[in-house]
Amino acid sequence: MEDEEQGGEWAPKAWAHLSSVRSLSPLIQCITNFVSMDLTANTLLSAGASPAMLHSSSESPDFTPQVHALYINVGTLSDGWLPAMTVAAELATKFNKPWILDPVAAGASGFRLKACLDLLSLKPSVIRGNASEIIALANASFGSSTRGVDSSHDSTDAVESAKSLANSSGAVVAVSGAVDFITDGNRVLRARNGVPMMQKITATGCAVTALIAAFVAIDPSHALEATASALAVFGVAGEIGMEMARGPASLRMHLIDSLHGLDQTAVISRVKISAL
Ligand SMILES: Nc1ncnc2c1ncn2[C@@H]1O[C@H](COP(=O)(O)OP(=O)(O)OP(=O)(O)O)[C@@H](O)[C@H]1O
Ligand SMILES: Cc1ncsc1CCO
Ligand SMILES: [Mg+2]
Repeated sequence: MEDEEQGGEWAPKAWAHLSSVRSLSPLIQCITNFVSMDLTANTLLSAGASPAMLHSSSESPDFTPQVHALYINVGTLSDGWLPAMTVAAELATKFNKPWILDPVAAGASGFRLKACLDLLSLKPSVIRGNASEIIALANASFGSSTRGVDSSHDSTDAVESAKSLANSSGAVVAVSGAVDFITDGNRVLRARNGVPMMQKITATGCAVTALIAAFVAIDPSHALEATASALAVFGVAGEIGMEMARGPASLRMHLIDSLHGLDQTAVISRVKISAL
């Protein structure tokens, strides 16, 4: 099984996606949380994309129509930021730009859950969350299954929730974890790259969602495949980074360096994507 996953048809696709991001340098508007801004912008830059952390609803009418994709992350949601997210998502939809949602801690409170459900009605192309977030959104429930921003479930627990959320929202849904699952409600792909230490760096999830936005920006008609490629490529950067790291702080640095330096041989030999 392992051998079947390595290489195959998916690894060249992942390399083609990364190569397109590097050559086209898509412009990604990021409305993301305060914790993740630095890692998110550096992840996009090291992959070859162009991040812009612009969030004012006063400038989105001028700016959002020019971007290649929009990324919205509700991690440090406040009353003031929610209208800005709504305005940008509406503009993205109006101007036919893909937009990607990271529903951080969707089940932590009624306010956050309602905000995420309202954003879902604005038709994101992709939703990427950890297992607890995807379960909370699929059940539209908050409280019991959620403990802050970290997942209290394995990603395998959330595959059915991801499928039902994909069907109800029309979005591609990705659940991250030891194994990443990606579904359009019908097909399910899994990506098995990365290292457990990535969970010990805050905002790696937020950063990989931004990377998904960049990959979908250059292949918007294949959001399922682009999302799987982004998750696998980020995981490969984590694996190579871990060979040099001494802990979470140095992994953060080496992950960014590794993403920047990824070559065709590493991607082709390491990417592990398969259909479930
Ligand atoms: N046990 C693991 N083994 C390998 N990779 C992992 C593991 N856990 C998480 N990852 C990877 O780490 C990245 C972040 O996923 P995670 O599920 O931790 O996101 P998250 O909970 O939303 O994180 P955050 O909220 O801090 O941004 C993904 O690329 C995922 O594939
Ligand atoms: C720790 C934390 N709190 C709100 S957002 C965030 C970053 C990881 O999601
Ligand atoms: Mg998260």
